[in-house]
Amino acid sequence: MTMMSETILKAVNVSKIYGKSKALDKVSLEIKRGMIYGLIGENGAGKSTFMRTVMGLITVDEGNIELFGETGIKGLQKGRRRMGQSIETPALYPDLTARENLRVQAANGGVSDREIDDLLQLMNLGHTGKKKAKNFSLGMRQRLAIASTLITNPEFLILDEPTNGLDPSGIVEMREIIHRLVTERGITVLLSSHLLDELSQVATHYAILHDGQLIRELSKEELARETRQYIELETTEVQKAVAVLDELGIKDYEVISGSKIHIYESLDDVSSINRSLVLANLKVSRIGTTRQKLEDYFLQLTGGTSDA
Ligand SMILES: Nc1ncnc2c1ncn2[C@@H]1O[C@H](COP(=O)(O)OP(=O)(O)OP(=O)(O)O)[C@@H](O)[C@H]1O
Repeated sequence: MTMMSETILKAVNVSKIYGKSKALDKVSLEIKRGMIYGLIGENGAGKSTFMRTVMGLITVDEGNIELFGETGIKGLQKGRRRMGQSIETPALYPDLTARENLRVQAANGGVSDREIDDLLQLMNLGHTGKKKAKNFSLGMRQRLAIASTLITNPEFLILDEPTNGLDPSGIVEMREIIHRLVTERGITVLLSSHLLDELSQVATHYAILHDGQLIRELSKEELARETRQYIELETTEVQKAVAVLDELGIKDYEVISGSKIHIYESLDDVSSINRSLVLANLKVSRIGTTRQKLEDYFLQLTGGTSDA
């Protein structure tokens, strides 16, 4: 088995019901080692509930969870020891520095000062020196919280809305740090956001949650492809149109349906492509460039307005 194919988390038909409402409705997903898996959904979609079931903070009503290939009460207990999380924020001591906070967290773990220094560096907290946690910015506090979960050396980290409330530079910094967790420490990450945009540059895989249901799972490449700018061509004669595109030397296109083609290159040449098609006696019912913003794409998937 190669590293990348090892399944870290597998959820099958996980449901959680509160009264009459289904916070989670048969959610199935699989996270493999090395993935940065982004759970996207507006407030109330079920992101936190899902993360809590994985952490064992709440029980599932239906379905099954497997961690590191193990399931059942004992198996999951074992698996959860290999995880870290930011759902339940660890107690940060306001009057202690970042280093002192980590020392306290590490007190019963036999963690060396060297390791604590490494963690501070990793989390961009190496420069905080004598500054007390109570004087930290939100981003610094969040990074310190993540640092303290890393003390136990988790292989799998769950981060609930790690970019929530951060300013743009804080968001960029958090993204860089999450990348580092994966590249430098080999940690697999599950994280959530109510904004697809916020995770768009960090996650390798996405799952869109809506009303407790997982409505779409897609890779970074698929997302890029689906939200990329393209020329949309509608014609009843797709075969002929393909021949014309080939003749024009256009290679990056996709036949979407019997009447629709998406062209991902030559975006500035719409009128000359149109001319060639017409010259070949094709009926073009529509041709034009489309660009979908990530949030529009998200709204289209979830079908409506978002309160995000
Ligand atoms: N303990 C609870 N009791 C009753 N209903 C709950 C409970 N926890 C969550 N819910 C409901 O379950 C649904 C999913 O909530 P959840 O917190 O998982 O959403 P979320 O996607 O994480 O949103 P947010 O970003 O607001 O945390 C919501 O309708 C919420 O009201």
